[in-house]
Amino acid sequence: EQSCKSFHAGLPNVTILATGGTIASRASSNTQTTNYKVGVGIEALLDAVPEICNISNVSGVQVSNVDSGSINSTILLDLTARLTAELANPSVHGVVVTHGTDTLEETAFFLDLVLNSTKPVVVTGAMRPSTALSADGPLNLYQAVKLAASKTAFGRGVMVALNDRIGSAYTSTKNHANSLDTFHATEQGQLGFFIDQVPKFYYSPSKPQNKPQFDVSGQKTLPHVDILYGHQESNSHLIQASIKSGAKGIIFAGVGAGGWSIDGLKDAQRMYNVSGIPTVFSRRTNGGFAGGDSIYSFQMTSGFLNPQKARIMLQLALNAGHSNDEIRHIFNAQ
Ligand SMILES: NC(=O)C[C@H](N)C(=O)O
Repeated sequence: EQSCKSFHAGLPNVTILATGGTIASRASSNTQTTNYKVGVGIEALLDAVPEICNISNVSGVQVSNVDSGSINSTILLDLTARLTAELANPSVHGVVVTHGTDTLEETAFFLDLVLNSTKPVVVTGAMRPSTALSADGPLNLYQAVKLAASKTAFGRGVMVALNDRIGSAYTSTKNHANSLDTFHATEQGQLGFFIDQVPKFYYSPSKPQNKPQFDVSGQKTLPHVDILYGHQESNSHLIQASIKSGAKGIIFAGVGAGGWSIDGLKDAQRMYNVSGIPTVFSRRTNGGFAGGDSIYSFQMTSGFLNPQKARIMLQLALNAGHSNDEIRHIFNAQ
């Protein structure tokens, strides 16, 4: 654990849980912005932004130090347990999670569905490694702490803060593989913006429609759910392979608004008749709604949830022991 050198009783207490990602990465020169390596610890992250200690009493904890492609359910559940404990501590004002941006939206969405607190939880990261000219990590971290320490941030669900923008974890998606300005929610928009590092919210706190709440306390694993990617001539054997390897549910990143080939759908219906595992159709398209009438009774659709968020939702719904009808109900409301 890492803390500010001195404690100021008048400042809010903020905990930073560090998990890795580009914000915690190092390259061999200051112009290198690809092929860098994760491995910078929480201590160095805080050392890079000593100003954080002027706005809050920070304590930093290293939860993992991996690229976010390697975040798994063990880390997610550990992170949830630590967050739950921090949020239950009356002296903690808010919590920041530092994370790789590649799967940041999955972790943020997961946390939004399982945490039960009005205190601010802010997930942040960076698109440039810590060694880069104009590295974005330090200011993103400063703004995230400022947000977690802010009185105006209560009751807004888990937030995603990068590149001056504040988004909802429920709706934010990484839109660009390289650009600093990558997190947006095309349909639902942003919650706010930082002006001179002060969070300015556009609206009063509100909750996404039909957001379910799940309890994962004491949980050590989550159900295995795969995503199959739609394309012309998609290989329906992959459905079989997925079920064989233990999948308890499948998300289809469908073409258009959740489409699939006619042969693939017939195969999927046959597999469903045997396995009964829920199959949810989302879309490979970057934005939009997957839903509407289907001639196939087994098909569920993800609404506005993209495949990676639909996967998290299905894992949590299965974990809660919901029946397929209940799961359909959850997805129909999204
Ligand atoms: N910008 C990033 O953080 C990307 C990094 N590969 C990750 O851990 O997700």
